[in-house]
Amino acid sequence: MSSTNVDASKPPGNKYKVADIALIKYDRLLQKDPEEVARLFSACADWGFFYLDLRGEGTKGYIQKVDDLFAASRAYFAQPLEEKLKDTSQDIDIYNICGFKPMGPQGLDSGNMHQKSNGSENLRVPASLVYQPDAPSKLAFPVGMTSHETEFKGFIKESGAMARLILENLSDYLHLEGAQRFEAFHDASEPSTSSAVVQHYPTTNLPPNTSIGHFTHTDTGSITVLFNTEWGLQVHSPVTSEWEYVPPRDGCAIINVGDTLKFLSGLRLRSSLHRVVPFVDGWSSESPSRYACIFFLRAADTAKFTDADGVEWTAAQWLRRKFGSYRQPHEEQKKTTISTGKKGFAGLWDPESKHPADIVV
Ligand SMILES: O=C(O)CCC(=O)C(=O)O
Ligand SMILES: [Fe+2]
Repeated sequence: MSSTNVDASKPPGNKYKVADIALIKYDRLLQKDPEEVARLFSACADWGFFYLDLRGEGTKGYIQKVDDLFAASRAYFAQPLEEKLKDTSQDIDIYNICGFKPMGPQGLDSGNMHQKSNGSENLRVPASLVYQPDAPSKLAFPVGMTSHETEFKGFIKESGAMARLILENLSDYLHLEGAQRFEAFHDASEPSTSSAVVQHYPTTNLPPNTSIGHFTHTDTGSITVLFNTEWGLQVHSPVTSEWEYVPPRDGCAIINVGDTLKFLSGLRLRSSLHRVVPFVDGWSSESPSRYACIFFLRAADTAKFTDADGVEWTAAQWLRRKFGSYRQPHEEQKKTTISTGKKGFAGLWDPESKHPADIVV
């Protein structure tokens, strides 16, 4: 099953809380339709999450690329761990900007449950391999993905263009000019940690002390373009303060706003807290795994912004701080707002307590 033939209008049993996020039409954003741009702004301000409807003629090729990438990911992650570890770049200065990251204690990140490690493995390809192909760099395209380099790079290019179109429309809506426009902080020719990631969430054979899913976090960067194959993504609702599902939807990307854009917008846009939980009841029976293909648009490394406490950061500093926090035990993470945006709140998943999102309504 791919992301693009899942229909969220038919949730398993119709009994789970689904986040009431907007559906924004990509074609109308391309045309800068004022009503759609206003809806886009509200979606980013209210939830920081929305579906981007890509079911037009012009995006057929892109959707095909996403499906190809899912197929490539399945093959990639099915390799033995030793093979995948050959793509791990241990020597890279900024955490996790390129290559394979294992799950469990070896991957270093804390998980979505108390005292557990993170349950997803991923492969990250920096956008700089597309935008600055000739720049001297220690980064190289992962060997285990070589036969899918064209699709991967195409995904980076087209997702990057979509994310920038969203920034452009938001800048227009806010009447931002020149260097203040959001796109100005995201010049593709500047070094950044923008990257594409394929992610695998197995439900069996996890390393010891590892929980299925993804830890609770807000995204570091500006715009995330996400496709996934199964239910499991939950957003912490700004309306109800409960966890609500954001299921995959046929022909649509899930878009969310990250911390950098929230800060660049003077807190007008929301960087919503989210996580992935093992909603295995709703996962397709033919696959015991969940997959995600993601593009993270992040500001240029040197772009500056001020956080909610009035402290100035560059985008590169913010990423290091954030990725460092994800590696801390939950008790430590709770002492600051870095990981989740909320002090004292780790948002851990507790399978013993009936979670609001899992209560029949
Ligand atoms: O797998 C998903 O649906 C979401 C993953 C995610 O939030 C992330 O990698 O930042
Ligand atoms: Fe995320």
